Amino acid sequence: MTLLSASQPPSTAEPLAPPIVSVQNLQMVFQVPGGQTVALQDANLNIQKGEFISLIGPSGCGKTTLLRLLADLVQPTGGQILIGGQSPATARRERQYGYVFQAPALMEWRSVLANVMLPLEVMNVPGDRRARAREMLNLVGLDKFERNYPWQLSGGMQQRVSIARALAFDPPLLFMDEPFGALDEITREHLNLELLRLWRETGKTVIFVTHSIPEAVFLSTRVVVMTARPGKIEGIVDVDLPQPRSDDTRESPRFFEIATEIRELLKKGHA
Ligand SMILES: Nc1ncnc2c1ncn2[C@@H]1O[C@H](COP(=O)(O)OP(=O)(O)OP(=O)(O)O)[C@@H](O)[C@H]1O
Repeated sequence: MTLLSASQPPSTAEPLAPPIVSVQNLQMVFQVPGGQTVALQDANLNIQKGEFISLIGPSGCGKTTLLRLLADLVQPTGGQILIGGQSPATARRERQYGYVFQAPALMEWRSVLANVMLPLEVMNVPGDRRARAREMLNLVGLDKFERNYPWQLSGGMQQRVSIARALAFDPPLLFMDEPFGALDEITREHLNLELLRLWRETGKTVIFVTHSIPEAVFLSTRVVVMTARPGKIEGIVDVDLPQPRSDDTRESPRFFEIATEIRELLKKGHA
């Protein structure tokens, strides 16, 4: 018989699976003319599979740097990152993530379908690339536009094409750097709903950079609030709003409470 100590009550909770993203004591110092820029200091973060995480913080606090470190686009000056238990370099080689930039960065001379097929062509992925690209366009609701060219689409539609392109390899992780920042409010709200539908349907883990508190609250399961430079994590806010989210979510009292909590943390980080 096993005796349980009084200080350790038996737990009925399921043990947590290993995180899909683990960031430990991460530090990023850039050498710049005349000195150094500390972009990130002592960042610690574990993300579970299927979460929707937003990173929010003042301009220059290191949000993009954190995403670029996860994506193996820059190398940290300290600390450790594991993606699915592997180094970011291995995760990159194994196409564990798709990356969506603030600007859609589409090839103007290629059709919508050809843009989504491009990464599959570049990596010489075997199989029916056209069918795969069509599947992704269907997922973002643009299957009727596969023959169009980027300049024939609105800004929001172009960003949907870039999301389809990022999903071409069917990666478990999606990194998104302010993808809707340049869009008008109504288009942005519509794309927020579309993104949540896609997230639910695919079970991806999303890490999303934004400057907008309402956008972060609406989309996320947790919001990571960062301080002004040198960027640190000021706090992590659980967003316990029910799923699936809808336009009504934005009107609920709890939505405003969470937004206020994030605003207070941002103010604290600015002080
Ligand atoms: N390659 C680089 N070389 C030198 N400094 C850099 C480099 N990349 C980023 N920085 C600096 O690191 C800091 C963090 O930049 P980063 O782009 O990560 O901030 P951010 O929070 O994403 O900002 P924003 O919200 O304005 O996009 C900034 O001071 C920036 O100038």
